[in-house]
Amino acid sequence: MNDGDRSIETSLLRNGHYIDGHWRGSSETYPVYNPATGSVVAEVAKGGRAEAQEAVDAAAKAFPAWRALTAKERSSRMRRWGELMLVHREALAELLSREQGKPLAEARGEVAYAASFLEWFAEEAKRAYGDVIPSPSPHAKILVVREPIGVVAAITPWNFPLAMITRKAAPALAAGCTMVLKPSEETPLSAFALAVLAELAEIPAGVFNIVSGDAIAIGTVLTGSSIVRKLSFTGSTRTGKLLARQCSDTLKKLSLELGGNAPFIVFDDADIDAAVRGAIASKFRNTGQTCVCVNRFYVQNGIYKAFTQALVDAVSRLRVGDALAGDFEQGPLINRAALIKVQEHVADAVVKGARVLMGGKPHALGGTFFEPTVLVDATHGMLIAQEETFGPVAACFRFDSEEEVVTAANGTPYGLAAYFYTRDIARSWRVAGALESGMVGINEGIISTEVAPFGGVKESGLGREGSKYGIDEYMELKYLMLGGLDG
Ligand SMILES: NC(=O)C1=CN([C@@H]2O[C@H](COP(=O)(O)OP(=O)(O)OC[C@H]3O[C@@H](n4cnc5c(N)ncnc54)[C@H](O)[C@@H]3O)[C@@H](O)[C@H]2O)C=CC1
Ligand SMILES: O=C(O)[C@H](O)CS(=O)(=O)O
Repeated sequence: MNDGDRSIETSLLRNGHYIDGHWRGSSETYPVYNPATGSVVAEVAKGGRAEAQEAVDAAAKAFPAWRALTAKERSSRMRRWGELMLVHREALAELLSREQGKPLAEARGEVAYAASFLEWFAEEAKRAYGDVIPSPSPHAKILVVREPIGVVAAITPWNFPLAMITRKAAPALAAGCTMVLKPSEETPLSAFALAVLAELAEIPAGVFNIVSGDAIAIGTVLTGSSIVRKLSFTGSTRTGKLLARQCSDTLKKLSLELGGNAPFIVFDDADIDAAVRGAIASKFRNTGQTCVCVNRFYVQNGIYKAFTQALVDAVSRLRVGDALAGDFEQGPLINRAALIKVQEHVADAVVKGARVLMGGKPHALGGTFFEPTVLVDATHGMLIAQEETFGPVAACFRFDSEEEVVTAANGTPYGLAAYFYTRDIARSWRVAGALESGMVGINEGIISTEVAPFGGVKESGLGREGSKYGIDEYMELKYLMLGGLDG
């Protein structure tokens, strides 16, 4: 472990694959960087096809015994896993910030959020009920049972290195499935730490496996194997479409949590202070690197000046820095490509008529830090109106009528999250119903919780994660007709 090891508990540190309950290396390694400092946090085993196949075989071998456990037994081990995450919250948060860059307060929040999925689905495991259907025949009974789909592949992004994993592993294991996970190569260390805690929670060998390294090679095995019956993916829409195509030959069940381009609508009658609080929470969380971050602020003309000025005042109070060097609200972008994309969106907007009220360029800290930015006079021909920025840039558009803004808000291929602020109850129902989005925040800027169905429509994905609906993604219905009975 490089990068000036501090208080991270070495017991959580691994840098290789976790397959069939064993840690193992590969002939090559790849570096994991601290995005705030550019230093190498660790060298990690670079796995490929062979390791992926071994992991699939291990998951298949472990499946019968895991599904045969009672739901109560699976539940108690999953609950213990979540409890252990909270016991090690500080060490997990520090490791997460070190490899992903988010402020420590947010990293601590993510540990709790990730653990909440294990707590939630430990309970859902015991409620995977079936049905008894009134039979049309006096000689037969009709039953419906829910069964685990089998071996599940999960591929997850770097922006929530723990929560995006448990949001898949928890319902999968609760259902009785086993899993092969490929975490992002930007942030594998948090995933490995999760496996250390799974072992302590007595999750049996082969139930939860991790391989990282050559994403394309590993993905080819996971999407091509007929043993893998389900792929759960969180990441960009581009990658999601590619993986879905790769799964088509074996007709896998798919859960896809993809990109977004969230609109945030502020009507004239909104509580401006509340709207600004919601704007900061939603836009600048994880330095703008979440799929549910606002990408477009639509502000009704009557309050445009008041809202944008209040937004600038609030953004100016955001402190930027290295999560492990102080108390900051904004960290670095994950890598140089992310910084270049944010710069491209700002430059394109300015060329097409936007004005920069604050920020607008790489931060004086250097590296991949970018100034928290507010743009006004944004218009729909700009890249920022159609593409996901994934950075700390608030682009403000004007609008006149409700009809105009709903049309604009729906005018992208995405439909993950949308937000609006109004005091008008009738308008709340009208606009919530008209928005093409899987999730809508009404006078709220943070809407993610394990108890509600997270997911999008259009090109933001398929399926839902969390809530009472989430376990269905990992189960199949089986219908039984029990005949030969006395009428
Ligand atoms: N809807 C949601 O819940 C979320 C969506 N996202 C989206 O993900 C993007 C940012 O995350 P990234 O990690 O950059 O996305 P990405 O799509 O580049 O990578 C996501 C995962 O897919 C893997 N991957 C990429 N290409 C692959 C291939 N050809 N075969 C197999 N695996 C492959 C990566 O290694 C990583 O583990 C943004 O677009 C964001 O909106 C991120 C988090 C949550
Ligand atoms: O990766 C993401 O963007 C997450 O899905 C957002 S959230 O669930 O943490 O809000």
